[in-house]
Amino acid sequence: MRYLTAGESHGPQLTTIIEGVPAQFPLSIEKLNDSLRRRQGGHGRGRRMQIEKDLIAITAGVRHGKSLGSPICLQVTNDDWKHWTHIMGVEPLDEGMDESEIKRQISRPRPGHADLVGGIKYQHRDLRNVLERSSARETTVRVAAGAVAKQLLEQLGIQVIGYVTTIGGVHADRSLAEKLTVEELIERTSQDPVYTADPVASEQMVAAIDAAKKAGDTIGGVVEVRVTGMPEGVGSYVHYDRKLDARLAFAMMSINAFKGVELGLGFEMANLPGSQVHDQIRYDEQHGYYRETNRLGGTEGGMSTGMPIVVRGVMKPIPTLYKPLESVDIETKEVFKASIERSDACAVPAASVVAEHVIAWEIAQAILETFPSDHLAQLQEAVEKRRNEAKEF
Ligand SMILES: Cc1cc2nc3c(=O)[nH]c(=O)nc-3n(C[C@H](O)[C@H](O)[C@H](O)COP(=O)(O)O)c2cc1C
Ligand SMILES: C=C(O[C@@H]1CC(C(=O)O)=C[C@@H](OP(=O)(O)O)[C@H]1O)C(=O)O
Repeated sequence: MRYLTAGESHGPQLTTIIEGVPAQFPLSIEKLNDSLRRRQGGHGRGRRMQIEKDLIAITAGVRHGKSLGSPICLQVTNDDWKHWTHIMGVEPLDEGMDESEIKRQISRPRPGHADLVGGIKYQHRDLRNVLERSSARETTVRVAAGAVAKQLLEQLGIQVIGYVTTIGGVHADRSLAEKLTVEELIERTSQDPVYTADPVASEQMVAAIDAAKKAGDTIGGVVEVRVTGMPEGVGSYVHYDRKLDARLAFAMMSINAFKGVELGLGFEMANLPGSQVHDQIRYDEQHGYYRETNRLGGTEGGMSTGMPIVVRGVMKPIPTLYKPLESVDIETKEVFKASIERSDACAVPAASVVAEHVIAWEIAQAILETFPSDHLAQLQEAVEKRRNEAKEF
């Protein structure tokens, strides 16, 4: 299974084409739209999210609510597009329109965004040509593709949920999330303004976002994704590019503004002896093999152990600041202090939804590489067979 995305932040639409989805699997458009709605939310988002009402149009690959096995095309319209047709260069200027204003090029790169290096690399002197595509607006259709993967995983008894554990130095009590089932976690985090499972920390996070916004600044944080119901042996130790943990790290790091990834105890492992890191192996007839603890976060040797996969990613503070940072105008080479019109003060909650979906995608892709999957029943049977084989091993 693979996918491509296309689309600019203020272009007419965003598109993804997904190839390799098994046939005969029911796809709910309501669930796809629910994922998009969650990505738009969370305390700290800017004005753009009030303009957009992200909704999916399925334009290929599905008939009577079921996948055909052919490529699936998903599209999301940018509602803001209608205000940008002149700036994006698709409509001639109206009579009396000020050309210099409409064609104004962006020559002032923002520190921490793709503007300057993207301009140098592709020889764009109008940095809008860079920022239109480097914008995290693109994560809309990455979430759409991941939402297809999530529905496929659901059919195999696998659930994926993402939530926030840290914002701006405020840490949620992670043991609260650990105590909950996936259903409870979904329920709890979906009612929380910053998508945590800890109401006390949540209040402090909201205050931290408001304080940063007031100061013209931005803050980052950490998101956690948990995958339950994994069959054993997804991914492989035999070749570097088939290692599941490596692929999860790649997926997490590919999200805009993500700068670090860890599984299980993660970086904390550096401070602990092996006896407090490795998970002891147990067996009983009902469960088969299991680990007493889950400090490694669900993989050994690049393969799923059957324990929940727990992966975290850190998001840096958003680079566009109301409080100006210094940069250099590429036309005049003069130092300027950047000021902006609109931006998110904190998008960590939204990013937890993106993380959930890119991880779901990666898990689904590795599963389809492991088991025969022309159609859903064949895949379900193969996954069940692996679960039984693992128990009887
Ligand atoms: C959900 C989400 C929303 C974001 N919103 C903004 C934003 O409003 N303004 C901004 O400058 N960056 C925003 N970013 C971050 C930039 O897209 C990102 O920093 C940029 O693409 C440069 O990539 P890098 O930070 O990975 O180097 C957002 C990221 C995510 C995941
Ligand atoms: C549009 C989204 O996020 C955008 C991500 C983003 C960036 O630079 O990454 C910058 C802002 O875009 P603009 O200033 O063009 O409105 C955010 O609103 C979205 O998440 O759907």
